[in-house]
Amino acid sequence: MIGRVGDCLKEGLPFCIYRKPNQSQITAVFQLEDALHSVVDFSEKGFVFAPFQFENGAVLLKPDEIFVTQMENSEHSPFGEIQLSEIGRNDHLELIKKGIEEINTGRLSKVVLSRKLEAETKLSPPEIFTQLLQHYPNAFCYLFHHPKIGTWCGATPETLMTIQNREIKTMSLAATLPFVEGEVPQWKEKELEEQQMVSDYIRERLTGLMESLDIEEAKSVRAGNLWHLKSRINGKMLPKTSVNKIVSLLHPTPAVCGIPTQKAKEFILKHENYRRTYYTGFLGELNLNQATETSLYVNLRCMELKGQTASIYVGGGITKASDPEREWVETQNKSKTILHIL
Ligand SMILES: C=C(O[C@@H]1C=C(C(=O)O)C=C[C@H]1O)C(=O)O
Repeated sequence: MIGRVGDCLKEGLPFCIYRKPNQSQITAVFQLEDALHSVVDFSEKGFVFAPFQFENGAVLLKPDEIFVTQMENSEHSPFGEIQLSEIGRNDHLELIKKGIEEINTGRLSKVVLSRKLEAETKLSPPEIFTQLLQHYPNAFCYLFHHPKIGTWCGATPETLMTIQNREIKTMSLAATLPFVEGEVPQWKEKELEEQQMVSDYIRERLTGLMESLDIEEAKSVRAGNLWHLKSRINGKMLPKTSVNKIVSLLHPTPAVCGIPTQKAKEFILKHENYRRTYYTGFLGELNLNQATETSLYVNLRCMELKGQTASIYVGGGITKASDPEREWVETQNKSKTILHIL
């Protein structure tokens, strides 16, 4: 299957190859022509790749051929230390300060601010994907290609939603600390509050569309070299509730945008020093196996590949309690998820 993926990259044919969190099954969806199709109302069947600015349209890969295989377990060596570049530090610190100023005016309570960094790699996209699979077993790992969109890959810890029949599972994921072997993360008020804001937002958005909704207590979860706080959210949709409605209400969550959503989004578009495109968008299966089964993941810990250059995207949630220097270090730590692989 990996060989076929290499051929598609050479021939410019669209595909996505992926593995869901904690599973050994790898799936590849191939579209046999290079047309750019779009999602209209989420009743379609295929693989969706949506940008942060969802209003710009989400790409739909038509599932002309689907292949499934089991992952081979191979030995992988632990990561060594990597040298991080300080390029972009001042711009990012300025951006964070602007975000905090905006929060202090009372117009925003949270905003997620991000940046892009570049690295060179000698690995091919399929080799990078194979490395991601081996190193990040509890992430959604993928490699996506469309000749009219580009080549993206990543290992994301965040589920936007999975739906089977009317049962919906989502999560509230926020707050970051570095993983240290043998130590339990010590969360402070700032982080607990930041994660609670995401849970409250999801509850508010979904109430009225659900027969039931249960938000679990936040727990520490590991994502590579990092810890996050995560609450699992389970619900049952009312019969009249559509996937389209849920997606438009949840995306972009305050885990990747902010509160209130529209004002945070305007701030991001005005002040970030680049365009996010597909970073903090979402991707995944749409009615692929069964007509009522969907699983979508938030596009985090990801990169865009162009020749030997990888553009890596990283961000973090800013609240009134944020410290610019610590936020910079957090994006540096997040970049390691990808840099370790390259
Ligand atoms: C925005 C990112 O991650 C999000 C922001 C987090 C934070 O602010 O601590 C944690 C997990 C994600 O919800 C990213 O990885 O780029």
